Amino acid sequence: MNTMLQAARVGIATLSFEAVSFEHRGQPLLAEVSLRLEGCRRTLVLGPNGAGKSLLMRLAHGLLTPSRGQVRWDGPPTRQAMVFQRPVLLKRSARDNLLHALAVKGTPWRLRRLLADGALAHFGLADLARRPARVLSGGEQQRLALARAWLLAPDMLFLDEPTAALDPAAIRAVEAAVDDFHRAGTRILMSTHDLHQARRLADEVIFLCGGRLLERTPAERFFSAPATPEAAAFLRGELIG
Ligand SMILES: Nc1ncnc2c1ncn2[C@@H]1O[C@H](COP(=O)(O)OP(=O)(O)OP(=O)(O)O)[C@@H](O)[C@H]1O
Repeated sequence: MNTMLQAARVGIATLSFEAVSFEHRGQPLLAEVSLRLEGCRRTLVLGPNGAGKSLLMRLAHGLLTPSRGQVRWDGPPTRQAMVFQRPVLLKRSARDNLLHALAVKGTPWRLRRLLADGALAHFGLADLARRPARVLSGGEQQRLALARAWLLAPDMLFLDEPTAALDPAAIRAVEAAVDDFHRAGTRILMSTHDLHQARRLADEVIFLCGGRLLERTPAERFFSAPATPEAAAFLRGELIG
């Protein structure tokens, strides 16, 4: 689908966190995180509630500014998109949400309808094209947010607990979409509390706890032999943080 949109990717800029800290009213919420993301892997961000997963992604996407340290992109200009637990949609129809995103992207108007309808069909939303986006169910809204991200053809996609409130079928649809992005060469950074989902999707895991990055490990190793006692306890379902 939409290979035209995805074809031109030529290597994604490296994203570096250099000793990044984020504080609020003097309280450290993320401490001295250093990290480099290259290539187009699927990196899952795991950790207990309040670990700093959302903060990490918002800093990476440029929605927040570090209190100290630097977030850097090195390489060609990077198209980014972010999908949140609760999608942010315009008070317009599902189709108009997509047409608007294409207009902002600068897509020639003759192509917009074709691309929007292709994305609606691919994400199972063709019958809902004219329905106001904000009355769609949670799962439908999330598919619409993914369709919109797809049309932006991002080099890097951030997903912050995108399946937290969804039923099993909707979760499968989101995971299939993540596969689509991955196959199209998009780098994925995604947080989840669903360890089964993390096993299904992850190439590697970043583990945060108490605002510190404790591990970055290939997925298989993380789940079979985590390097830190905190991650081992987390995987056993113990309360940590
Ligand atoms: N913009 C902000 N200003 C002040 N404090 C914040 C801000 N964003 C997050 N926090 C605090 O920082 C800590 C980490 O929040 P964050 O949302 O990153 O955690 P999380 O790992 O995503 O948690 P959860 O799994 O519960 O969603 C929390 O204690 C939260 O209250």
